[in-house]
Amino acid sequence: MTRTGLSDTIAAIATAPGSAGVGIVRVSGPDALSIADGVFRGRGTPSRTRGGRFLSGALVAGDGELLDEGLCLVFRAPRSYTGEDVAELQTHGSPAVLSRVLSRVLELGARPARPGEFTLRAYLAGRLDLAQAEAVLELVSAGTDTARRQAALGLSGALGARVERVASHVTRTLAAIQALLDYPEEGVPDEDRAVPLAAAEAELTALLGTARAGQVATRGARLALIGRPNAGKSSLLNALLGYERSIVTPLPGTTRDYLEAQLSLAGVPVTLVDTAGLRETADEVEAAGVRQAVRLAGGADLVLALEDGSVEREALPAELPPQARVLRVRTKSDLPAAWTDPTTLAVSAVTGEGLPGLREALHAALLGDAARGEAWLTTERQVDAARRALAHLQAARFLPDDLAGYELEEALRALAELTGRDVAEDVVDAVFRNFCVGK
Ligand SMILES: Nc1nc2c(c(=O)[nH]1)N(C=O)[C@@H](CNc1ccc(C(=O)N[C@@H](CCC(=O)O)C(=O)O)cc1)CN2
Ligand SMILES: Nc1nc2c(ncn2[C@@H]2O[C@H](COP(=O)(O)OP(=O)(O)OP(=O)(O)O)[C@@H](O)[C@H]2O)c(=O)[nH]1
Ligand SMILES: [Mg+2]
Repeated sequence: MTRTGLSDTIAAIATAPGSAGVGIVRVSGPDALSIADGVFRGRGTPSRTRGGRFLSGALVAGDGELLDEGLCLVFRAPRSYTGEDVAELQTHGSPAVLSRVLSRVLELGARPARPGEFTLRAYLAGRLDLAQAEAVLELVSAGTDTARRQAALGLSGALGARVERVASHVTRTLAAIQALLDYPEEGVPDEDRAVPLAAAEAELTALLGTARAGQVATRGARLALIGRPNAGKSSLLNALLGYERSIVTPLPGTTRDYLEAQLSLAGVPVTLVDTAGLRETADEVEAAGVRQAVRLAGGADLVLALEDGSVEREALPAELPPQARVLRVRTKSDLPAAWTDPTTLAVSAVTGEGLPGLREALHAALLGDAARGEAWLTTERQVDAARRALAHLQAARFLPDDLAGYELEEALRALAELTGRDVAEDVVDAVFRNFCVGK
């Protein structure tokens, strides 16, 4: 997206395609209200109406043909979503009406808005920071209540405020260092340097801890069921789903190819992956399934490692990838226990015993203890900026004052990028490219 033409007047259908109760054509820019004059006929005239008012009347084509009855909402700069003059033409939610109204608006001199351009203008007008703009995008596409809650928090500016708290500690340290730089033999006292720096590091580390949870909440998680043949993987998958998705037999080696199924865990979208039981085998097909299982475990956000509680315990094979996070489960708890272990969760796919506890443990393992009511990092871009800021803070810790000052300035720059106060144009453009037209 180029930055040319940001001062012209843009228009788009702001509502979803298809029939609906109401539809909106949004027009923003210096000519928005005079363009509205040309398509809207009512008792008042949009360009002579105060901001914050609406008019009711008719939407008409260039030759005077009646297109629909509707409303015109008038916003005047800077009191609008974009910070510019805005006219909203609200019609009945008919794609045929909306496309004719939009054509007329374009005929009158507006140009079609690019994806995210209304929100880009709000950002450039300083009405939203970049993290808030990203939250708008997440809110529009939120598929779960957890994702919606985090997006709404981000939109409220809560993330920007958390980042500002970190930045203020760093700024304070930097000021103390700069004040003393002319007297290097003195050195900056700990309460002015080490203490605020530790506070900034702790805050930033906590914020980074929310990143995984944020991504899981918005994009969902992959959860692989792993274990020896007959451990009860397919049975547990079926029990969690509530229907028979995977074949279960008393024969070890039943599941060979992996299979996936979708599940919602308290609002978190989860892909469950059933895999072949891990064992040494001469069967080529089964061996391929075992290799696949190991690979799937490595790619999962969380591994459920199942062990049959009704037979003598056999250590899980060592090939479980170390990077995968593991939750241990003892299966078949309805049968007499051959062993117990307080670090495993006991469940029965047959009676359902232990399943509520397992669901809770999964939810906790996926979302971690990211505090409720606190803003999370939700995009890769935010995580990257926060990581770089933390690396600079950590580098500063053991450096002499003058060199530490440089690292702190870099940390501040990374934090400013996070909220979008100091960020390259191409990064901003990449954020808005993901928006839909009309947002
Ligand atoms: N019809 C409609 N609904 C919508 C939007 C919209 O643009 N149009 N929004 C957007 O997509 C969201 C709301 N966002 C908005 C945020 C600020 C302003 C605004 O004009 N604020 C002025 C105060 C106006 C007044 O109270 O007089 C301001 O802050 O100065 C408008 C919409 C959700 N619902
Ligand atoms: N009593 C009892 N039997 C179970 C339970 N879960 C599984 N089984 C039995 O254990 C056997 C193996 O179950 P599966 O779910 O096929 O085990 P799996 O881990 O998928 O096995 P493979 O696909 O061969 O690796 C079947 O006979 C199941 O009925 C349970 O909770 N209680
Ligand atoms: Mg199976």
